[in-house]
Amino acid sequence: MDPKLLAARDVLERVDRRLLDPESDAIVWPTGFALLDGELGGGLRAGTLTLLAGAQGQGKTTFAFQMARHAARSGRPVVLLSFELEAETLLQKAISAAAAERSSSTRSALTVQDVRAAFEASDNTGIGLPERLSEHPGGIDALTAVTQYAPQLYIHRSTSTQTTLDVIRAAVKDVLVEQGVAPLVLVDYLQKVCMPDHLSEEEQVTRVTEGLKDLSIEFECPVVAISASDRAGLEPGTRMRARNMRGSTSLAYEADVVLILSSKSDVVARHHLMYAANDGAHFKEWSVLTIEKNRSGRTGGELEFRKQFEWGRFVAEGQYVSEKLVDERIYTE
Ligand SMILES: Nc1ncnc2c1ncn2[C@@H]1O[C@H](COP(=O)(O)OP(=O)(O)OP(=O)(O)O)[C@@H](O)[C@H]1O
Repeated sequence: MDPKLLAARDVLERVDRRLLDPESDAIVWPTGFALLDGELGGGLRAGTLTLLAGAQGQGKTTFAFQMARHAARSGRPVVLLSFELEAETLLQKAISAAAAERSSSTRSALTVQDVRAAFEASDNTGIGLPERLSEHPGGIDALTAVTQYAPQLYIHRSTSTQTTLDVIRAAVKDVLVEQGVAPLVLVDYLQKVCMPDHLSEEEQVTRVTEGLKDLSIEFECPVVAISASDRAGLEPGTRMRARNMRGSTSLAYEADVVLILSSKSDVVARHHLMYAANDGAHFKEWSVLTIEKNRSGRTGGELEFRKQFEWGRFVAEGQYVSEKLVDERIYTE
């Protein structure tokens, strides 16, 4: 019989088995951003595709990697297909973020730049990483924290000339075999997945999106893919929407959840900028995460998180946006 053809009785038995055995496969992966988890009914769900979009430099990688670290810290395997950053660069961010999380004053926590300097030291003194990081307050604790969840975190250095959907599938399978449970899969980013050249960009993006959705169903895991914006979405003065994702209308159609990251100063309504002089600066420190699509809950939620990019993170405790946001054009002088 087709394994995808399920008797409802078997489904109910499976739910019961899962509830009785806490070690069994999870179906919801909390993101670690409590407000977002609330909106998503607990977090990222097995068998779903989430798209995380935003203009360049808005913090998509930072946000996705923070979700990855949270899952790994909770003991869940994660595989990050990284088309953009080297594994070492990501781990520099992880160590700095861990230092900021542990520090009562973020300003004194070691920055990504401090960690990079330790990773790349070329003084030939034979001093290892722990000793170098111990020169900074909290450096060793941060390294220890990352080392503790590191066994669950896999980074695949992906390239647009070689990393096809089959390669991604094989990587997910490798992690499943090694860890015994399916991982959270993060793709950074979708438009870079290698596809045959003869297809148009629209066809390529459609196939990748469908392939990633299939992957989430096949492995019963959540897949999160970062999506680049098209040129309109990149134009200054425009609030990016799901339709501005680059390549295909099928992107938003296939996805179960669509999240858009914007800088708050770019999307807040004009009157807030005009009448609250101090808030103008304050808005630059925050990113707005709009839930544009949500198959398992409310859509349209607007959350905001404080940026701490020097420490490779957002402050996980966010808040609901209280100001009015623009729909399309924003105030530009
Ligand atoms: N060490 C650092 N200190 C301060 N800011 C940094 C540092 N490294 C990166 N940034 C900034 O942090 C922001 C978020 O970077 P991130 O890679 O998460 O964004 P992104 O939306 O994924 O970008 P892209 O579209 O280029 O992939 C960027 O604007 C980047 O310039």
